[in-house]
Amino acid sequence: LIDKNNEQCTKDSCSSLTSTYYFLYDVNHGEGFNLRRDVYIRIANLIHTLRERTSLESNWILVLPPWGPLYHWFTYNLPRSQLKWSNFFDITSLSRFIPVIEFEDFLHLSTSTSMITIPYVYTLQHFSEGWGEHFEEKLEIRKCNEEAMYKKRNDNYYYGWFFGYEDRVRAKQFQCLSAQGFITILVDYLLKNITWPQDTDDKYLIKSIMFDRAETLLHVDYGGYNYWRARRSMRYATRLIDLGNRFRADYLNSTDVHDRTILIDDWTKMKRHHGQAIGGPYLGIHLRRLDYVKARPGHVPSLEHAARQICYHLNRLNLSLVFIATDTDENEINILRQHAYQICKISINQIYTYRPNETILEKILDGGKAIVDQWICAHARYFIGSYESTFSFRIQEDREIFGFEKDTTFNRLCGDNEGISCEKSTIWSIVY
Ligand SMILES: C[C@@H]1O[C@H](OP(=O)(O)OP(=O)(O)OC[C@H]2O[C@@H](n3cnc4c(=O)[nH]c(N)nc43)[C@H](O)[C@@H]2O)[C@@H](O)[C@H](O)[C@@H]1O
Repeated sequence: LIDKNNEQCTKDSCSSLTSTYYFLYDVNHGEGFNLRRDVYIRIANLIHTLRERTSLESNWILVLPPWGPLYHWFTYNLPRSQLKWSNFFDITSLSRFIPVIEFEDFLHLSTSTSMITIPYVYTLQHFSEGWGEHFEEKLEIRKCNEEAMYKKRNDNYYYGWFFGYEDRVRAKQFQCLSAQGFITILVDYLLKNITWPQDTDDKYLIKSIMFDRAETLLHVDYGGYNYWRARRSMRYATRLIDLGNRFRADYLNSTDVHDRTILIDDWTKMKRHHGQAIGGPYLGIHLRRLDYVKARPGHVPSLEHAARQICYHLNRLNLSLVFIATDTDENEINILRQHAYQICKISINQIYTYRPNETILEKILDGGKAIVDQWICAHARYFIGSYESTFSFRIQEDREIFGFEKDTTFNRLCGDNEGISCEKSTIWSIVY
């Protein structure tokens, strides 16, 4: 018999072949979609390292944290939480880097449909005394800096948010863990400090561990080989790709054959050189507005200055179409269109945005719309992003994967006082 933890069991005892363990994480609730994608890459590398270190005795699987509710997803009449990753990403592709399962499938591992127990839950936090004089990696169980996110109830278990499954998931132990350093510091911690309950009378317990506030720890090798492998594994859900491709073909004269952006299904078999992709005949812009206008004053252009830059680049690149991915509404884009018309006589219908109708939005949700926007920008002949926006960074990475020339990718809109050719974005080149 093989039980749920992949142990070989006779009538009287279980002996571990390779035991299966589940790793869960969550991120600070205020963080946006693409910052969360960045944290996924950190965690995927942690699991990758953990699996390398323990391949003989354990099988570590990542449980994907359900999406939402996210602050920036404003369509309140649509489902906004407990969203599966398969809404947005291709799970088969993710699994080519590390094994992953959806949270819902994790819940089904319990013998009960109403309860599952995670033996250990930690909230990561910074050391309250700060970084100190020298950077050093360290971990220590400490008093929680803020009010504890998981609370003990009368049954001696801890309960908390757990992605909105507050009464369905519980923790046997909860502690705050002050952490400083790279995400893989957790590997040693896990291997040295965690002992798994053997004879447990809790039949809902699954060998698993969860770290909340996972953004506290740093990338282990930002921009390195395994960073890019994890990133390349983040292929989008097919229906989002199809929507983006249809929009490119219908409005922007853009197809993969002409643009030289054909993807191979299995990312592990795909390798592109810079310059192989040429992209569709349009300028791709990521115009981040809303909270960014206040959060990044000085680097976020006024609509007029954005229009000026669009005109400048259209003229320079001999292009006539523009696609704008943006979090702002059509009113602001219309103002930008009017400025662009006044500055360079580009007509209103040469500047496109992706605004799916209600039926499509109901299917793809705000997160899907964001990915379609990114997908279209990723195929542009020339891309200009927004200063320090992770939304723009993910587009730049997709363009590296396609094999665009770097100078068509690492560009950003300049603030009003920065002129038209301000300092570019940092270049993070793909590594194979
Ligand atoms: C102020 C900081 O901003 C950081 O945002 P930043 O890196 O741009 O990027 P994100 O982490 O993706 O968060 C911004 C969110 O705003 C929406 N959004 C922004 N631009 C677009 C767009 O062009 N099209 C569509 N459809 N949606 C857009 C989208 O929901 C996206 O996830 C956050 O990660 C931080 O948590 C923090 O809030």
